[in-house]
Amino acid sequence: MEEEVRMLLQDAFGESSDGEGGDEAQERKSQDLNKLSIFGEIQNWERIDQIKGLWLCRDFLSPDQQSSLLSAIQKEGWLSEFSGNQAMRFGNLPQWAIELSNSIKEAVFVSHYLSESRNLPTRDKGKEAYPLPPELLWREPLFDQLIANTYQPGEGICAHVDLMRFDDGIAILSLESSCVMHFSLVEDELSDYREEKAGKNSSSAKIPVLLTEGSLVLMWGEARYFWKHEINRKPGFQKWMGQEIDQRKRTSITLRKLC
Ligand SMILES: O=C(O)CCC(=O)C(=O)O
Ligand SMILES: [Fe+2]
Repeated sequence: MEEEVRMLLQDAFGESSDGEGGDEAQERKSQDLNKLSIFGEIQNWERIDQIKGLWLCRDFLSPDQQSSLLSAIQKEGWLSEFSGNQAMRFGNLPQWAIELSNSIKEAVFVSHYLSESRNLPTRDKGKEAYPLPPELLWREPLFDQLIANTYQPGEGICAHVDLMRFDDGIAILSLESSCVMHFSLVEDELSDYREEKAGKNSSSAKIPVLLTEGSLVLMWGEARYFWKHEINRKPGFQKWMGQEIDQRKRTSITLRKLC
């Protein structure tokens, strides 16, 4: 099966990409980053059942891949230079982000292929069977905006839906520390929807999702438009299976596409 998937990837994407320019350092950098490619590996995607369009790939990057990605990010100097904790890039993404975006495309492509070849029951055959539906997977570029965030222990992000100027299909990669991200349905005009989907009593329930280091979240459709996401790292909120999570500095990379 792995060989079959490798051939399939080569057909769809060609051999792993070369760096641009002949410069030696650039070439070395690009070789390192090729380690981000999933060639030869099959990743597991997990659908979060309560939230349509929310997918998690826990083993998206290996520890080695996480370290080389972190050093590429650090070389940008964004997060230390101004001692800021957020850096944004539009348009031409740095090489490492292009590689990351390609790896996401490959991993989703493989999952499409596998779900088709596995003859899933009909109820799973719709768009919802996919971490990204085909129309999002094949748009060009898949992503053209990136945010790198660093959070010190205790720091998080308030509940929000990402701005409407971003298209559907958002990816979040977690590095350096695990955290629990909570999802809650947006209020206002969605009360009917909420009653139908979640039941009256559980309407305000938050759904926790554990984002381990190296994991990738994909949100599209309902998960992107109807659910808020937040990370509360205040004491007492970062619990998983009854245990408080050991909090370290956390870095995340969010990839989106402008409308
Ligand atoms: O840091 C994260 O994991 C989430 C970031 C986020 O939700 C955002 O930038 O919109
Ligand atoms: Fe967000």
